[in-house]
Formats: sequence, C-alpha cells, structure tokens
Amino acid sequence: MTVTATAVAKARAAAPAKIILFGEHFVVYGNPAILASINRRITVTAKKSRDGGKVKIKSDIASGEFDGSTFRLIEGANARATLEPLYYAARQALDDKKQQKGGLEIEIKSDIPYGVGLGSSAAALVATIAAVESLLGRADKKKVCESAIEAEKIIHKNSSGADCFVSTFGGMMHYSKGGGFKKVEAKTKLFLVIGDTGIKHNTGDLVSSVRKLKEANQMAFSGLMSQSRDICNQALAALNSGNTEHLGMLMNENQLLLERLGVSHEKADDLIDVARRAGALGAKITGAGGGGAIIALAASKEDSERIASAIKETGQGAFEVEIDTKGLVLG
Ligand SMILES: Nc1ncnc2c1ncn2[C@@H]1O[C@H](COP(=O)(O)OP(=O)(O)OP(=O)(O)O)[C@@H](O)[C@H]1O
Ligand SMILES: C[C@@](O)(CCO)CC(=O)[O-]
Repeated sequence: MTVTATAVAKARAAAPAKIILFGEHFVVYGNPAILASINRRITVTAKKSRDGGKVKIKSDIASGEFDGSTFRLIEGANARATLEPLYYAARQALDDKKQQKGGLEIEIKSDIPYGVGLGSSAAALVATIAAVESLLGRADKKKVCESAIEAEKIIHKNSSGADCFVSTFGGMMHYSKGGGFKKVEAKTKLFLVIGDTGIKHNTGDLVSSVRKLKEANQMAFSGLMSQSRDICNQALAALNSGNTEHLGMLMNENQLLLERLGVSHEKADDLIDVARRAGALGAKITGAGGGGAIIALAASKEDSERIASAIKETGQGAFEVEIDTKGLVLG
C-alpha cells in the first residue's frame, strides 16, 4: 500500500466492557446509574482498502462486506444484523472525515462475551469509530462517544448512552442522561465476580418490555424509579465511605427492583443464589437482564475466588473482574 506523508496505513483502538452496579433500565428514563468499565476489551484494527466504497468487517463472531446497500456474507449466522451497527458507525466516520468514497477493512478481536449485558455492543462501536477516525485523521473521545451512542440506537433505539460513555471514558462513574457523568472513586478496592448464565439476550426487546410495563402502570413505575434513585444515592455514599457491606445490601435491593421489572431470569436468579451462599455481600443481574450476566460483590480476594468457583461448579462461566481506569485506548 502506498503511504503518503499524512496518511496512516493502519490504526488500532481498544475499548472496554462494562458492568452496571446500580440503575440499569431506570437510567433509560433519566434516573442515575453507577457503572464501571472492566478489564475485558474489544480491539479494532482499521485499514484503508483500494475497494472504494466497500467496508469489509471481519470479527470472531461474523464477517461480511457492505457495498452501499448490498451485503455479502463471508461467515457467521445472523452476520448482517450483527455487523450492521458497526458498518453504520464506520460509514458515519467516513462521512465525517469527508471520505464518502473511501474503502475500509475492519478487523475485530474481542474477549468480551457478547449479548449478556457486559456492553460488548458499546465497546465494539466505540473502538470501531475510534479506529476509523484515527485512520483518517484524529479521533476525539467526545465525538467518538456521541457517534457510538447514535450507532447504538440501531441496536436499541432508546439507548441511555451509559454504556458508550463508560466504555469511552473508563473508570467508575455516576451517569444520567441529562446530567452526563461524574467519576466515582471507591474508597476501598471492590472484589467483583461475573457469572454468565450463557443465555443471550436482546437488549432492545428487554428495554421495550420495560417501556410497556411503564406505560401500563405509570404510578407503580414511578415508585420503582424513586426507589432506584434512592438506592443509587445510598450506593454513592457507601462507595465514598468504603462501606462494602452496605453496598452489597443495596445490590440485593436493586435486584428486587429488576425482578419487579420482569428482566431477571430463572437461571440468573439461581446464579445469584449460588453467589450469595458462597459468601457474596450482594449480587444482581448486570445490564439488560433476560438471562445474561450477574455480578457479585465479595469482601476479599479469597471470597471472590470462592464465589467464582461455586458458579463454575454449576457448569456456568465465571470470572473475577478489575475496574479499568483507561477507557478507550488508541494505538
Ligand atoms: N466480537 C464482536 N464482533 C462483532 N460485533 C460484536 C462483537 N461483540 C459485540 N458485537 C456487537 O454487539 C451486539 C450485541 O449487543 P447487545 O446489546 O445485544 O449485547 P451487549 O452489548 O453485550 O449487552 P448490553 O447492551 O446489555 O450490555 C452484536 O449484535 C454486535 O453488533
Ligand atoms: C438496559 C440498559 O439500561 C443497559 C444496557 O447495558 C439500557 C440502556 O441504558 O440504554
């Protein structure tokens, strides 16, 4: 490939997964949420290709090529639906950089289980947009985040933007749609374990089911909103004072609210139960629910190892996670 003085032949970006500690679903309607990026990432490499206008996307779950409105399958079930948001995001970045006729090759490598509430869609979008923007000039984090939120609306049109914010800016944060984000510093280290039910969800369907519930019973929903807000405020105080026992209790209370929304799942309930019996201070689903992943808080490293082992003994996946502080990383 010919490289001009200013053109970059290849650009890379990596964006992290996330956990929602408090407030998922309620955040869609303007409530606060507390969430954090974690040490699992999607890495995207973008290259210019000579095939003008074509965007080829190769990932570990699907591969295909978009040429305007046509799609050519390379491999993977449901590849078009899987890759469409990423294609849209890459096209948007090409348009923004006035390179409408440009061709791209995008390669995605992920260590984030997808469709289980760990924000794989946000991480894939943030990393794709950042890689393409870096390839064509300079990537600006604020702009990358805004474009990723727009693209995520293809996956579910009422996205709160929380996942894209935390994947871009990293760390633990208090987020609301109207108020943006504020970084949260936990006074003590949090020992966290993820348990994966292995049941993939559709975030859009779950968000719609909550909307229906809200429309059918506004009064009850506003009561749940107010309880969720209160839990978030108390959680912020518990994080600031390092009271992890209270934090765990609040996670259990948050889980009760999610059960009332109907977004938990029998298998998630079982894993939550296993985690609590193994000594978790608190446990709940994380993200959209409907199966997906659960998160458990432990008092120590020893406890988190025991909780992860107890979940694995049931035949399900489990891993300990660290909070990531970097967010989107370029290069
Ligand atoms: N490795 C990957 N390769 C390509 N696309 C991916 C990959 N991982 C995730 N995606 C994108 O993310 C979508 C899954 O998003 P979905 O919202 O269902 O799950 P999630 O982001 O893991 O969960 P949540 O939004 O609840 O945190 C896929 O359809 C695809 O568009
Ligand atoms: C369920 C939800 O609250 C979190 C999904 O990770 C949806 C959103 O915030 O857009």
